[in-house]
Amino acid sequence: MIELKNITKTFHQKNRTVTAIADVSLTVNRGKIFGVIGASGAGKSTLIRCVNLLERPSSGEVIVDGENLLGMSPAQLATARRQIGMIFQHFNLLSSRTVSQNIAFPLELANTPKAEIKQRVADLLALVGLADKQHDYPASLSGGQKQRVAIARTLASNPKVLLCDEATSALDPETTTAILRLLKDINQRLNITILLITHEMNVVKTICDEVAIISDGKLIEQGTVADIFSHPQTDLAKKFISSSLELEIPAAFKKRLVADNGPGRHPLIKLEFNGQSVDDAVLSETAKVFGVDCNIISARIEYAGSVKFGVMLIEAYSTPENTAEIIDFFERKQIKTQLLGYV
Ligand SMILES: Nc1ncnc2c1ncn2[C@@H]1O[C@H](COP(=O)(O)OP(=O)(O)OP(=O)(O)O)[C@@H](O)[C@H]1O
Repeated sequence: MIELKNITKTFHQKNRTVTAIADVSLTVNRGKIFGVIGASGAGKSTLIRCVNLLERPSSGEVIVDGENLLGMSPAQLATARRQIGMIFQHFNLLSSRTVSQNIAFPLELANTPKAEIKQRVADLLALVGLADKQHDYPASLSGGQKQRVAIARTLASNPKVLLCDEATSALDPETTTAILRLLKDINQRLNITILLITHEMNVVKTICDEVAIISDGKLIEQGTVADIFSHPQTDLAKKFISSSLELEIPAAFKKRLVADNGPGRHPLIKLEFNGQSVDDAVLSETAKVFGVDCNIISARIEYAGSVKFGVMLIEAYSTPENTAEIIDFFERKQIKTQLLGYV
């Protein structure tokens, strides 16, 4: 549905040239949700804006639903863009228009008959769960409600593709989950292909089928979400996966945690599992092989597609000698292991 071929985008400022995107190629298959993740300044916004030519690439090809956008006349491009919806971090609603009027706006621009607009707006309000807010103005809505209006407005033109530019970055975690659920629902019910950019692995993990990692304008790794979570290749991919696996040390343990071992103390160890290591019964093996029992302090196991991954804090009842042995054992099992201290 979307094919970017060797896209490069350079910006020219007074006496310097910034290469925001360098020779990026990617394919988003029909009906899929594809995420591009990267740190601030990596080139995410520039990349997604190249898909509907809000930014014109300096070189390369942009093909959406089989049509080469860069070869189009302005009139052809305007028609093609109606097939490509976009939502933004800050919603971009018209403040002087009510919820219904915002949603109706693209239909009015397309000279849709009034009765049809009315029906379509009612259907879209129901789809995004905002029927009771139809006469309200954006200023009185929460962030999540504003994004629902923006989603309904962009769906009004029946797009085949939805571009999401950090669509949940201004929202709290609970609202983020609700909006992500809505996007997945739209993807599945309406078969709309979604390309999103984000700096949060949580977003990727929650709804994407495939992911590409962007750094300094280049795609450094891409694959299915399951593949990336089970076999991350680059340090950046590993870092993003870790960042979505935060686990707090419980307060009672944090208070007792010290850097040095001593009588009556045990190591507190953090274990990070990925797709390669999560199915091994490592704790019972540790008990059998080393005679070391482990107490699970806190744990979180999640799924990315069919891949199970997670993080666990354990207190190991080990001696100073076999502490090093069990850490080595965990590492050999592909578990990222960190000795946090002693409790
Ligand atoms: N209009 C512009 N003129 C000059 N440089 C630009 C322009 N737009 C982006 N850049 C530069 O291109 C690079 C990529 O920026 P971009 O906004 O695409 O990154 P990003 O990954 O979306 O970052 P963020 O998450 O902070 O928005 C940056 O170095 C930025 O300064």
